[in-house]
Amino acid sequence: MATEFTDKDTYQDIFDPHAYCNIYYGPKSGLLVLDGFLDFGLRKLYETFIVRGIKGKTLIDIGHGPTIYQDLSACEVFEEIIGADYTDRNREYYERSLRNEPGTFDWTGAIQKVCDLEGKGMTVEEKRKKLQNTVKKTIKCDVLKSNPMEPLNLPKVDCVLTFGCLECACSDLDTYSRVLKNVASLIKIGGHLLVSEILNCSSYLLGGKRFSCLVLTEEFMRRAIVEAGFAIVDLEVIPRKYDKEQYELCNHDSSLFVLARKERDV
Ligand SMILES: C[S@@+](CC[C@H](N)C(=O)[O-])C[C@H]1O[C@@H](n2cnc3c(N)ncnc32)[C@H](O)[C@@H]1O
Repeated sequence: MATEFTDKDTYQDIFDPHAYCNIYYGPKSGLLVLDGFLDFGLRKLYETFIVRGIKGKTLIDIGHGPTIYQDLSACEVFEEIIGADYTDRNREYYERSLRNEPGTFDWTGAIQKVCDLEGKGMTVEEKRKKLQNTVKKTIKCDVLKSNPMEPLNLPKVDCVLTFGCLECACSDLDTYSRVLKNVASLIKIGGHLLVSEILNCSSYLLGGKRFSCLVLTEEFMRRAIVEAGFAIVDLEVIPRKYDKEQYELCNHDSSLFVLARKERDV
C-alpha cells in the first residue's frame, strides 16, 4: 500500500476528527479497540503515572488529535496539561470533547476503565471534571520546527506525551529522528517522554482517503530515542490481532509504548 506522504496541510484541510474517533475508537468496532491498542495504552499510562509515580507541574500532549483518552491518568499527577496539535479542527474537537459537548465522541467506556484501573472509586463524571480542570489550553504546534511551539517560547516542562502523531508528521526516518530532538528540546533534563506508535504501518484510511504513515520498527525507535538524548525506562510492544478487512483500514502489525528519561541536550 504505497501512499504519497500526507503533509500537515492535508491534515489541516481534510482530517475528520469525529470520523477518526468512530472508526478507530468506536467501542464495538473501533480498530484500535479490537486490536488491543486502547487497553494497552490505558494500562501503560496508568503504570507510568500512577504505579511508577512519574509526575510534575506541566505535561504537554503533542498531536492529541481529536482524542482525550491519553490524558486520563496524567491529569491525576500533573498540575497542568497543555495540548498541542497542528490542525485547528482537532484542537477545537479536543476542547469540545473535554467539555463532553453533544455531538462529540463518547469516551465513557475508556474513562470507566481508567477509573477501574486506578481503583479510587472515582466516578466517570468526577474523572471528566478532573481532566477538564487540568487541561489549561491547547495550542498550535508543528513538530517539524526546531521549536515546535513557535512563535511561543515555553519554559521547559517535566513531561511530553505523544501518541500516534510523529509517525504521521514525518515523511522519512531521518525526519523522525530530527523531530524527536525537536520534541526533546521542550523537556527538562530529568524529565520524561512518553511515545506510543503503531509499528510497520504504511497507511490508514479515513473518510475514503488514504493517509500515509511512516513505517517504524522497535529497533529504530530504540536507537532514535537514545540518540535524541534519552535513557529508555520502559518499552513494551504488543502484537495486533489480525483480520483481513481491518488490514485494509490500517496495516500495522503491533503497537509500541516507550517511557524515556531525558539525560542530556543534543
Ligand atoms: C492519527 S492523529 C493522532 C491522534 C491521537 N493522538 C490518537 O492517539 O489516536 C495524528 C495527529 O498528528 C497531527 N499532526 C500531523 N502533522 C503534525 C505536525 N507537523 N505537527 C503537529 N501535529 C501534527 C495531526 O493534526 C493529527 O491530529
